[in-house]
Amino acid sequence: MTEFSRRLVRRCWLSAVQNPLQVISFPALQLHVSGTAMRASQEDFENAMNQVKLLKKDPGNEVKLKLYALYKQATEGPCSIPKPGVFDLTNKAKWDAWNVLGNLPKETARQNYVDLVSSLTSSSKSSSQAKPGADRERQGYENLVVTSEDGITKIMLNRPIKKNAISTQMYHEIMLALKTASKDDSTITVLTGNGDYYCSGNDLTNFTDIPAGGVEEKAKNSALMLRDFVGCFIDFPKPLIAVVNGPAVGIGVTTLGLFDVVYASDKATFHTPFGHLGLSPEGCSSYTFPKIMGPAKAAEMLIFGKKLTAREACAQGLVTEVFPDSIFQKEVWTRLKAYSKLPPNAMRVSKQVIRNTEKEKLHAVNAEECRVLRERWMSDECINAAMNFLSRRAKL
Ligand SMILES: CCCCCCCCCCC/C=C/C(=O)SCCNC(=O)CCNC(=O)[C@H](O)C(C)(C)COP(=O)(O)OP(=O)(O)OC[C@H]1O[C@@H](n2cnc3c(N)ncnc32)[C@H](O)[C@@H]1OP(=O)(O)O
Repeated sequence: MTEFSRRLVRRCWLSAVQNPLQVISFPALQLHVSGTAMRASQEDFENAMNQVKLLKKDPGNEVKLKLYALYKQATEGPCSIPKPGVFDLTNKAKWDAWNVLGNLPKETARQNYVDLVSSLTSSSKSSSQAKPGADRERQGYENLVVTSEDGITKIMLNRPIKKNAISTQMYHEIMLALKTASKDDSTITVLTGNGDYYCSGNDLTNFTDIPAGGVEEKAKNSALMLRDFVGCFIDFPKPLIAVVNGPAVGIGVTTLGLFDVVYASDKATFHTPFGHLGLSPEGCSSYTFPKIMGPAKAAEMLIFGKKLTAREACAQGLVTEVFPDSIFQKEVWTRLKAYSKLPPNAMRVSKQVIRNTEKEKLHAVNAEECRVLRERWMSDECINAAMNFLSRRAKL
């Protein structure tokens, strides 16, 4: 076990003691894919796992333990790991839930898992269907507000008290929203933030939600998730516009190189503090930023973490146009409504002509960035920076 793993385990143990069941989070339930699940209904099983991540309501610890246990039984068989100590409350609860399944066959466990998820999703669907205005405002997202109007699908990050930091669940919600928008009848798609921030980047508490398989498994799964996430931006087929209403950090900045147009309030700033966090660039920025602003300016941002004002970002080509904050929303939406009335096929084809020659390269860059990051996440530099942020917060 590396020093990094030891520190994370210690941290998880501490939070388990302080808050016994809170650490059994949705994503943690999903992060143990061992590749041993059955062939027959593997797809159903994987779909069910994805649906769990998108549940609108926390189903409660009892159900989460049941899901966890069925998942482990379905993928690994009967519980054969040592019983955790009496003070390790969370892991003991998980162990008990798994162990009680005895010799239940893997196939039955998998079926029970799918049935349980299905009962959870059907009850959440019936409550969302009852909501008025569900046709205009797409329900089913915990941390996004997705609306379609005037030919524009607007995906709004909606976690303002956390400055729209992107949690694991949110990565999945954004991917789903983009995939849905790519097929709906809107002509353009907009990403924006609710509140004073556009996005404060990756939610740093992602570093504390370590599954039983350990930090290596978390890093592996996070790299796969990040690759899919960025892939959705690379492959998005319609004009994609960022309405940057306030400061942007980390992945909120790097993905901007994959948008077609970026409008910014003059209150926005653009910060990629990867050096400070022991990280390396993602979102294809290692390729798009040097191309957009030249290698030296890109290095100042991506290696040294230089924060740009909106006007600087515009001068360097990352931002299309800056508006005074007082008129930002009005001006931008008036313009977007006019654009949305242009012939949709022409817009789509033009985007493809502009972007398609680069797609293969972008996917290769994305894969390499994720490979490097997977190593970075397990480095002392990175874990120390994340823990510093989280412990500063805890003292407040
Ligand atoms: C083991 C491997 C796991 C890896 C998992 C990785 C998954 C994919 C990774 C993709 C790669 C992405 C990389 C990045 O995005 S790097 C950038 C990360 N972001 C940051 O470093 C920003 C951190 N936040 C801040 O510096 C400040 O909060 C900020 C400047 C944004 C705002 O400061 P301000 O003083 O105005 O406000 P507060 O700090 O009081 O914030 C209000 C509350 O919001 C919480 N917050 C803000 N940002 C984040 C964040 N990024 N993650 C988690 N929480 C965040 C903040 O803690 C406050 O919460 P509380 O009121 O509860 O304390």
